[in-house]
Amino acid sequence: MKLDIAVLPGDGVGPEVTAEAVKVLKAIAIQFDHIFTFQNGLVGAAAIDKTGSALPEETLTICKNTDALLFGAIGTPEYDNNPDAKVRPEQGLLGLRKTLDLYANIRPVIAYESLLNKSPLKKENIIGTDISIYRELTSGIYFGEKRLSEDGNIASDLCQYSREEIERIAHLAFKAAQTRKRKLTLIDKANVLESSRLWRKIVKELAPKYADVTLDFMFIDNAAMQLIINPRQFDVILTENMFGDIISDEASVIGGSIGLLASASIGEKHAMFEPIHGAYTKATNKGIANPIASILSAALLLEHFGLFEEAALVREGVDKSLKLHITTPDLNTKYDNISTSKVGDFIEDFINNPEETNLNFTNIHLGQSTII
Ligand SMILES: NC(=O)C1=CN([C@@H]2O[C@H](COP(=O)(O)OP(=O)(O)OC[C@H]3O[C@@H](n4cnc5c(N)ncnc54)[C@H](O)[C@@H]3O)[C@@H](O)[C@H]2O)C=CC1
Ligand SMILES: CC(C)CC(=O)C(=O)O
Ligand SMILES: [Mg+2]
Repeated sequence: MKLDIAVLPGDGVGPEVTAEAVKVLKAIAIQFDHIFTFQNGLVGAAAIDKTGSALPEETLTICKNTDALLFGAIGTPEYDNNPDAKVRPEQGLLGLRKTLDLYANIRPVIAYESLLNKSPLKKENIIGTDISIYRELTSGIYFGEKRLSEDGNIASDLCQYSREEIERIAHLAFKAAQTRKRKLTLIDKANVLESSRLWRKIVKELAPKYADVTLDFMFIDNAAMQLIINPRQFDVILTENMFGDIISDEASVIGGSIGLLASASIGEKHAMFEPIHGAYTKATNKGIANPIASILSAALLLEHFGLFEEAALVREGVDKSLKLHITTPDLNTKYDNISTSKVGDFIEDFINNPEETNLNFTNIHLGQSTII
């Protein structure tokens, strides 16, 4: 298969983790005889520095004319700490999502067997967790009208949803539930918010079309607690933009690190693949950022194009790295010198030699010990 992939590394650790995902995709292309081409684009603060815009026209043109996008992260403390900045890195990411109409952000959350003791949550509470979060991505409060009074003392952000915006992602979430454990939980705040009441009404209306799916509803405050107490009760979670943003970072605690959580942002015409984490600025260029979220985002990209065997090999490599403690410090208590790029090297090597299960892995020198 021939795939043109736009790579948008962005800011902070974005370039480091994205480089590992590209490394893995290149290995897959060689192993399976595919032609993957990569074209880089500027986004976020990196783009503002060079062009004055967080989403330059040139980047947008690349993204509109590609098969898929691989996104890193955007954001810097300089902008985080300057509420008056009119041009902001986030405009790059939000602009891409809106312009390409990437309305469904799918965030899988899994408790890996080999990492159960890495989570601060009790092992017996999280074992077996397998959740798919469907987060609406192009509307709601992040995109509603923003107002600041002339005297600068009153501000508001509008949370607005239309029937069409709710229906299209709800259909996707119901269909996903049909292929899983057939349970869909709509998370909202329908006791307070008019927009949440519209979500409930529309999702209830669609339910009879998916009679094999059990639909339930949960308020976001309770859901935040239930996710920690008993995450296994969830199968597919459907929710609006901001609740989904927050609850998925919370859910990453189940897996042991946010550096593991990948996502796919899907629209009718375009698809972007991105870790759920941000620019993790204090880790920039230290080689400590976990690249697995980005590598698993590449696996989601492969699956999006029906390359299931290829994606399975990437996932196998990730599993192997976790089992053998070839992980960055966020997860590693055994070795203290496994860097971002060493994790990528290991998974690349695995893809090149999947049969070599003992992995006489010469690329990695673990201080005193070497894995044999
Ligand atoms: N998709 C995106 O591009 C996002 C961008 N941001 C931006 O990123 C910047 C930093 O935001 P924060 O709120 O600190 O969120 P963050 O996700 O960048 O970092 C929060 C914490 O998560 C952990 N973490 C994140 N990525 C990791 C990785 N790859 N490996 C290991 N640990 C990791 C670290 O402990 C870090 O302190 C801000 O400018 C923010 O606006 C935040 C979230 C998403
Ligand atoms: C700019 C933010 C909305 C990015 C973020 O936190 C996310 O999408 O998870
Ligand atoms: Mg977020």
